[in-house]
Parts: sequence; structure tokens; C-alpha cells
Amino acid sequence: FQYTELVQYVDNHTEEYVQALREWVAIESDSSNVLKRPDLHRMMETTAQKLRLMGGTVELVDIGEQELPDGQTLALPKVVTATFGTDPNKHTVCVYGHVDVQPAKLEDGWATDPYNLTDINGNLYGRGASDNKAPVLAWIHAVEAYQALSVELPVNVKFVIEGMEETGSNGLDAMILAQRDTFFSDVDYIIISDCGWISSRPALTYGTRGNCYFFAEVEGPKQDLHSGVYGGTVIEPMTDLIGILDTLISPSGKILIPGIREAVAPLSDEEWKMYQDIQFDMDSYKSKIGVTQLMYSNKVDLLAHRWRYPTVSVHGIEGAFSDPGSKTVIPAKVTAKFSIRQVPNMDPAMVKKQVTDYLNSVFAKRKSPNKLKVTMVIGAKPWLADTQHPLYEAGKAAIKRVFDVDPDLIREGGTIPIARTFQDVTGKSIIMLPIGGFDDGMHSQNEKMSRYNYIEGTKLFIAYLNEVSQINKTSV
Ligand SMILES: C[C@H](N)C(=O)N[C@@H](Cc1c[nH]cn1)C(=O)O
Ligand SMILES: [Zn+2]
Ligand SMILES: [Zn+2]
Repeated sequence: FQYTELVQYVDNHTEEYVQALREWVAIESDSSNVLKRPDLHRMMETTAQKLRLMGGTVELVDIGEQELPDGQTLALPKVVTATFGTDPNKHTVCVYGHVDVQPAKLEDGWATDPYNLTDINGNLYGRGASDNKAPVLAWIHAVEAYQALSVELPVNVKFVIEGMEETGSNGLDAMILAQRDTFFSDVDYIIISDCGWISSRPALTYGTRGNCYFFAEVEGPKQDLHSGVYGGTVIEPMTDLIGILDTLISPSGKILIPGIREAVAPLSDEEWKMYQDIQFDMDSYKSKIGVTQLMYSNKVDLLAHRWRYPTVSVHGIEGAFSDPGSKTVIPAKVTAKFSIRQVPNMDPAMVKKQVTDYLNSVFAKRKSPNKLKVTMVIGAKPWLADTQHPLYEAGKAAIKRVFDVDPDLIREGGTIPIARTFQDVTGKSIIMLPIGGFDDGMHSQNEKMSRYNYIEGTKLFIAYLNEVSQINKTSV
């Protein structure tokens, strides 16, 4: 294994890698904004072209259309698949990633233009830098380094890169099912690098939470009304909506929807011990996010509620007045967006019923003439891996080689909607091998990827491919 030469190659091409990330970040591939759909299509084509230029067998797979809330349809971004090597004597890994991003606007409070990658003290700031463009590029560059030095790839490498992850991976489940016996038939392992470390120590991730995302719409008068002229005479949709939202979770974080907490798998002694052993500084966590108090004051409770208990988050209210200034209006129709992170043994179909029944019953008690409509727009299941699997041993060995430390074994509080589908449909084992930093600010203002994590992460992927090739085919 020519590790030294490969690492040298990476170090010599750092500026090209940063430039590649700059070009990708410049594409506003926001999957939640229908107006940005042409940019998202361009992002998928750009990704495919990079892989084509490397000589991969590349396809842009049409996954159909998405239906919008107003009944119109919109073409989904195609999924990029690529294959490098088909040697039946080698393992085949499939690297999954996404190149769509969360929304970002300078006026949200970014210090720099979110779509112009900006290097400040070795940190590369830009929307999607960490989530998930740099990790996808790092994987591509890892394969490219082998090719450039004419070092034979130790495993066959496939890629599945999608453009709808941030809105629930619409269309990807069906594509995986359709290609289970073709593209995925020779895949041995799936690797995902779409999460971050928990500290400055590298980590391996063995679980993600799922997510059930809801819209709750309350509709009243036929148009917005002057609050001075009509206030006090109409039953306001916003008051109804805030009233029912306030019944979802208590101030101390207890979910009030009947049946939700009962479904959660209990914390085992072994888990408690694992969390206890993780080095995690509560004070630096607090100072990083700018709060003086957290929901829990001890490490185990905090990590458990971050990773393996459900939570309710309220994200926004469509139709509500939210601009600067002091408009005096009664909005006629408002739609709350909230989500409930899912953990074993919750079931999204059950959660949909529990939430809908509960909100309807709470709303009925208000005896309001307004109309409530509850819909679940995403129902992603949680995912959990067996950390005893050789994939994790390979991960530990690769991290030891590159960083000379033992990794943290962690879970991810966020959701990678497709992880569970990969597991259930293909039956293959999955590992999450993150390279994002603990303070990258994914989904937030000033998201960044450090040069260090990007470049050392590329080396980690190079080393990992070699470690996976050492897994004994008969031992798994
Ligand atoms: C962890 C991953 N990088 C991510 O950010 N996933 C999103 C996916 C999602 C879930 N519901 C809607 N989108 C997330 O966890 O928010
Ligand atoms: Zn992501
Ligand atoms: Zn994300």
C-alpha cells in the first residue's frame, strides 16, 4: 500500500481541492426552494461530469417528479451513480453523499457571502461546505489520487450522489429498490460521510435519528384582516396555531403527545457506560452555541437526548408576518412546520397517527370555527449499526493510521433519511465515517469546513479503502 506517496499527492494538490469546493459551493443547490431547481440540476450535472472525467461509468438516473403543495409537479434532481472498477475478486463499496444544501442568505447573519467560499484562518466558509459537498469531494479526490499515481484501487468503488437529502430524499427509496438487483447487486458495504465529529477527536458514527416532519395549517377568514378593525371579533388562526403548538412539548423538554415516549427503547447500562466514556466538554458546547443553560446538566443525559431520545422542534410558520417592521395584520392562513426526531423503536406511520389525532383533539377543545389540516411530509426512520462489524474495525485502523488516535464511537442526532432504506432494501452493512468538525455549523449561519478536516479527511478515505480491502470476505 503506497500510503506515503498517496498522502504526498494529496498534500501537493490541496489548492486544487479547495478550488473544486469553491466551484461547488458557488452553485446554490438549495433543494427546498423550487426557484433554485435549475441550480440543483446543474449541481447534479457538474457532479456527474467530474466523475466522467475520471473515467467512471456514470449515469444520471431519472427519479421522476415531486408534487408541490399547490398540486403542481416539479422534476426531481437526477441521482448520480458512478462505478470505478468491477473486479469480482475485490470488495465493492458504495459511497453515498448529497450535493443539495439548506437555504442560506447573507441577511440571515452570515459574515460572508454563503455561496462564495471564503478562507478565514484555515476555515472554508460557505453553505454546504461541510454538509455535504467537501466530504463528497474528498471521496472523489481519494479515488482520483489512486488513479493519478497509477496505484490500483484496493476495492471497487461505486458512488450514489443525490440532490434531495435536505428535504427527505424524495424519490431515492424507489430508485434503490428498483436497482437493488442491478447497481447494488455487487455492493458489499455502504459508506456515508454526512455527519460530524463530536469534538476535535475523529469519530465513527453508528446511529442516526430519523425524522417525521409535519405541516399544521390553520385557515380562517378568506383574506388577511386589519387587526384594529377586526381584532377582537374574529377567532385568529395564528392564536389557534400557537395554542396547539404549545401543547406538543413542555418547557422541560417532555413530549406531551400520548404514545411517543412509551415507544422509545430504554437506555441500557452498556449505552450509559459508552456515553460516560466519551470526552465531551459541556462548557465549550454551551459557549460554541451561545447559551448559558442547557436542557440537561450532565453529560450522559445531554448526549442521550442529542442522539437517542426523540425531540420536537418548531421550525417556522408560513404565512405569518416575519419581515422587519410592525405590520398590524391578522394572517388569514398560517402553516406551522415542526418535526419530531425518531429513535428506535418509534415507527413514523404510528407517529403520524399519534400527532394527527392529538392535534385534532386539542384543536377541537378550542371550539374554533377555523379549519386545521395536519400533514406529515417526511417520515424517515432511525438507523443503528453493529459496532462489532469489521467495517468499524477498519475505520479504527484507518483513523489510527492518519490521526494516530482511537476514534470516538458516536451517534448522530440528525437524520440521513436513506440510511435505513439502504439497510432494509440492500441488506448491506453501513458505516458512517464523518470528517466534519464538531463546530462546522451545518444548517446554520457561517457553515464551514476546515482545511485540516477536508485534507486529512481525504487521506482518511484513502486509508479506509485499503483497510476495507483487508476485510476477510468469509468473515462477514
Ligand atoms: C445529518 C445530515 N447531514 C442532515 O443534515 N440531514 C437532514 C435531513 C432531514 C431530515 N428531515 C429533513 N431533512 C437533517 O437531519 O435535518
Ligand atoms: Zn447532509
Ligand atoms: Zn443537512
